Amino acid sequence: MIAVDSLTFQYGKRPVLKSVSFTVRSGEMVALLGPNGVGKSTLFRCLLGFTKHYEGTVRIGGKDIKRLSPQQLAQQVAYIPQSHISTFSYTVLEMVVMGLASSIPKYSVPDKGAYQRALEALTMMALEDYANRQFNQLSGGEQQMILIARALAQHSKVILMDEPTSNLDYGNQLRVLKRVNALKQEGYTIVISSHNPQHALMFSDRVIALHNGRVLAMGEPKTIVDASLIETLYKEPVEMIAIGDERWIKPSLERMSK
Ligand SMILES: Nc1ncnc2c1ncn2[C@@H]1O[C@H](COP(=O)(O)OP(=O)(O)OP(=O)(O)O)[C@@H](O)[C@H]1O
Repeated sequence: MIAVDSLTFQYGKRPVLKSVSFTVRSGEMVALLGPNGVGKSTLFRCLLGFTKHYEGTVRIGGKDIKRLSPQQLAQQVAYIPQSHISTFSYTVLEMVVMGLASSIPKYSVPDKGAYQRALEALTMMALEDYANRQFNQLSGGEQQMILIARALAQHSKVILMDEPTSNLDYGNQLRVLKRVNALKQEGYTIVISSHNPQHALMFSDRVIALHNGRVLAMGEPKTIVDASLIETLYKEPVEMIAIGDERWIKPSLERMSK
């Protein structure tokens, strides 16, 4: 579904992504791990066609995204940003309708059908009661759920999520992840960047670990996520603990840097 081949990108003279290659199969959930500033959001910007000054190729659904119009790309890929700062006061329903922009002809206003689709997406997330609330008055967790509904309304089969749980409390993190997991069961292809490798262990089919602009490791979480990988990525010692069939990452407090 997604095929990235030798993707190389730099901001000015500063290289960020260095010959990054990977594929994501249809219906797969892939977690993107890597420390602050490694280039996760930059990779998403390339996948979304926001930046085109890269070397290598990005194919989505078999097509080079440089050959797709922004509308065609948006029909394939929905994006859920880290956080959404809305200066204007929109209702939740209006925010979700904005996700449909790619399917609304240029210079036209959304019709009744668009509002209907938006309401259906809110209903799928059991968020229909929020439709008339002001988006910028909602909590971070509620906003994140609405942004997922907006991605659903877009009817794109690929969803890119940039640290969707970063500002959320523990309960909301789990609720968002459970919802993301349900989307995977429904057949969506999901790439989710995360600062919590435990989430990757629990929820993803595969992990891509970025380090110094390159893919350091890629594979099933149970195979590649170990203490050595976590220590290389995050520069703090950890131990892996087995609880039943599950593996948990435990900070190694006595070995931690002061
Ligand atoms: N517009 C820009 N101009 C110049 N440098 C940039 C720009 N955006 C990001 N960078 C730099 O590129 C590198 C990668 O940034 P990016 O936001 O992709 O990292 P990230 O892995 O998403 O980080 P985080 O986990 O902190 O969100 C960083 O060093 C950042 O400072």
